[in-house]
Amino acid sequence: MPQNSRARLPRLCFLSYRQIREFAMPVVAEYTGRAEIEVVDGTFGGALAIARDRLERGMVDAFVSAGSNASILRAGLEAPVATIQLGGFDLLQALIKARRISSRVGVVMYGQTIPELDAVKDLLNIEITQYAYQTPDDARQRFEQLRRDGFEVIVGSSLVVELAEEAGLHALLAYSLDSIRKGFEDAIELARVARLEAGRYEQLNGVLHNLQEAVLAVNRDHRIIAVNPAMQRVLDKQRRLLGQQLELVEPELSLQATLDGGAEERSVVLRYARRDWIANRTPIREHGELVGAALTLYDARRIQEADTSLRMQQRRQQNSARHGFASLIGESPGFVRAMDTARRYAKTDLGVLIAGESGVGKELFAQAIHNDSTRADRPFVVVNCASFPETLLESELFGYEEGAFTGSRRGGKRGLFEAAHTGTLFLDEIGDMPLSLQTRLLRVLQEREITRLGATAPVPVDVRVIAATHQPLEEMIAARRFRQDLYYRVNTLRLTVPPLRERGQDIALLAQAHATRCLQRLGSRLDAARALAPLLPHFLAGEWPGNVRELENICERVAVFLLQFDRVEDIRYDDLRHDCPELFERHPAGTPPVRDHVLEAMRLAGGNRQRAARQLGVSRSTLWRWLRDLNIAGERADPS
Ligand SMILES: Nc1ncnc2c1ncn2[C@@H]1O[C@H](COP(=O)(O)OP(=O)(O)OP(=O)(O)O)[C@@H](O)[C@H]1O
Repeated sequence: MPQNSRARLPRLCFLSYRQIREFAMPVVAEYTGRAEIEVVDGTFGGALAIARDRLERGMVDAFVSAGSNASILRAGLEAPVATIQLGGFDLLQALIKARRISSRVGVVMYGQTIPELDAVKDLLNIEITQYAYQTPDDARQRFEQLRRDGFEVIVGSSLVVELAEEAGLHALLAYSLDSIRKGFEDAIELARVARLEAGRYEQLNGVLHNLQEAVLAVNRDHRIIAVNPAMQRVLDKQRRLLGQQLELVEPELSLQATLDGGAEERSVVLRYARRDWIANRTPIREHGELVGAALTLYDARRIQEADTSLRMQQRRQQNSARHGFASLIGESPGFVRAMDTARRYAKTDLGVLIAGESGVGKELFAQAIHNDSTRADRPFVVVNCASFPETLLESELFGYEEGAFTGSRRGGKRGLFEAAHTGTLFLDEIGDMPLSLQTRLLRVLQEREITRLGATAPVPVDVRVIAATHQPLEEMIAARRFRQDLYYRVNTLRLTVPPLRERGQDIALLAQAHATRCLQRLGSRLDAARALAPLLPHFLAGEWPGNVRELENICERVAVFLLQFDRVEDIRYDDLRHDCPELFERHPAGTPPVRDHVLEAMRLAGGNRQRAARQLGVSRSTLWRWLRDLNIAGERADPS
């Protein structure tokens, strides 16, 4: 709609015979302030052609016309037409005038005869003969008949008046200026409503026009009543589609079933024009009655792309690998070897099994491999198999359909395998996976598709699995606690990250790097390397059962201790024995600390396992295992 259309006057086209036009000119003059009025003479077919021309050129909002012209315009145009109606008084006035000329009056009107004239006849004491006509020929014949019968005065529509005048008879137009006024009032109102509708239609059309989805709609007769540019491109048809029968244009896209059954079909996969589409077929109802149907086609590739970017967006939020090889600190020969191996593995797309004690950096290696692989900008999803009870782990990994079990979420839930689609799934502590789930996992790895709990159809997934274990899987196989076939699957490439106690030179590096980071974060200006130097022998003497995580934990406590000193020279190292006794008395590698130690940590952390694990310098899963082994955890394993 043009911008100033609201302010613009309604545009009317007054289409009439010359006689009525001449008669109506005073009214036209009255209305020029309220409407732009084009006055055109035209009759029957000619009038229709003129009207169509005006409409096509967008020059008119509503037409005003009388008698036969009005009927023809109404039948032939999809535009508002106001009819100048013949009022009862109009005809009476004309008859009174006619009586002054002759007592025999002929009346010829378009449409139907007027029965009430019989009563008027007696009242006015005149002879009235009336005819109705449908076509100009008809009118002419009726008029000739009256002339032959000796009528000298004729009352009627403008066509009849014209004929009478040509024949030299008296003629009176059966309309009054008031009925003309009424016609113009109606036309202005019709134009206003038409403008409102046109505005709404244009808005809707604008939306349809800009939709990426291809949309078309048909009416009950299968004729296309709306088609957007996207659909026009899909159909690849140059010709005009509006008004065509969909069945003939494109039988493959038929909406027959929707129009017959009135049922809606959503997300149907359709192969058309050598492409896959997701189609929706929807019935269109007006006041509950089926009046047509709509077809929407979404390009399946676009949906896949959107799905990927959605997954990537989610990945950015929660499933991301922050670290690359550059974040890995270590120069000891065993560590450098592991780095080189991992770098080579990153160049492949094969499964990797990372072995190593808790806290050695297995997850960090997995992130680095992912970030150095072709899947780098895809999701990296972590699942710790030791942190979930069996049933929960199953639904976490594979997801579930709505209603799969009591308490399942509405709409179901996507599993971590699906979340990791096109990326990497890091299965930490795979040795803790229950046997039944190992079987399911093996099937997924072999078939590369998952079936959500409660679902029937599998969904293909493209996931690289990197697994990690601190347990000797070979021994577990012998004890029948780990499936041998799954072991071969996940152990395609193997990486062993050595424990910290075997990486003497890395201990100092890591301690310094981490203490520096902590001090900076805490706002201290102390030189971390100098401040830490006197402590290094203690660091190096440690067994580090919790490996790098434990070392990080102790560094944090040391940093908090150092915070009170502004200068290295002022540091009272002896006081640290109180704040950080672990640095001075170490427990043997791999064995859990005594039960009381764990209980105390849990108590101090207010039962929060994450905090307690941090306090103890072990991972959450290690703490979980300790709690289980020391029979502290009770029955329920809480993943929080
Ligand atoms: N070489 C390293 N350089 C820097 N930081 C490291 C290194 N190795 C481990 N870390 C840090 O140590 C902590 C533990 O690492 P990570 O979680 O990767 O160990 P993990 O072997 O996966 O442990 P778990 O088996 O208990 O899950 C993390 O904060 C990690 O950033």
